[in-house]
Amino acid sequence: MDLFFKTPESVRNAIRRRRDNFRGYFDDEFTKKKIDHKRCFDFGPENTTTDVCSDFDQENQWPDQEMVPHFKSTMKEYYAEMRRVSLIIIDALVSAMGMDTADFREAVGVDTDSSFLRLNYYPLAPTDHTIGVHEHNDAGLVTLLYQDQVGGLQVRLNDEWAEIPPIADALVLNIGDMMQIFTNGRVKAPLHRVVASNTSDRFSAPYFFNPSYTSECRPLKQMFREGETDKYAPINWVHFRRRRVLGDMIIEVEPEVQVTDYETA
Ligand SMILES: O=C(O)CCC(=O)C(=O)O
Ligand SMILES: [Fe+2]
Repeated sequence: MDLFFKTPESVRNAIRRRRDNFRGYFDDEFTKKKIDHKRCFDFGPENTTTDVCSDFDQENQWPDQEMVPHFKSTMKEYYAEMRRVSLIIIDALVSAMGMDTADFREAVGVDTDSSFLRLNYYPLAPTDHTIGVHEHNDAGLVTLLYQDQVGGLQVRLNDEWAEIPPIADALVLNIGDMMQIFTNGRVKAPLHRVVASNTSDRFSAPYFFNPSYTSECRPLKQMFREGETDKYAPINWVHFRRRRVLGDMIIEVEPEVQVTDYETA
């Protein structure tokens, strides 16, 4: 990871993400219209077929292998492991809420999931209040996050920012917007951000486990408590994700799409 983000800029520029392919390298993200102090690399499964894919998740763009030896194979191995662990966690969460795990897997379309892995690099910050990633919710189902030992991840709790301190060899589990929709709000996607350090650069790697682009995200009846009704209108996931990413791109002026746009009451 370290090696990739420190390659000459030309190596990274050769694989920049574009409006018609969100996968690749970027360093110009605006979360909530505020520039983030970070560099990123996104990739997903290799075998993207057009019937389950989108017009923006295209071929992975890998860096020049000679500049970053073993990068691609290591990343692909890590991706497969994160996907395996995410499925175990999702099954456990879903059955704890009293829903049949096979039904949930079918509703979210796990066989054609649109998950992806992101590498984040936060260069040394110029001040002690430089924001690495501005406040946001993760959009998908669950996120499994690796963070190094530097710290800076914060979650909004009781109107304050609370630290999520790094724990060696542990991953952070986060709930995303679509999980909130499918469970009719029984689990909530928390607002979080990263304060970049001015004493050390920092790495993190979130794996975003996302629904299939073919599935519609709506509250599932099996998740309802007695007498409960739908708290959210159905969301077309491919539409939601396109709007979220374009909303965060430097060139776009549209506001960033939020789950609250879909609340029914
Ligand atoms: O770097 C981190 O710890 C979290 C990054 C994050 O929230 C994200 O990439 O969505
Ligand atoms: Fe996040």
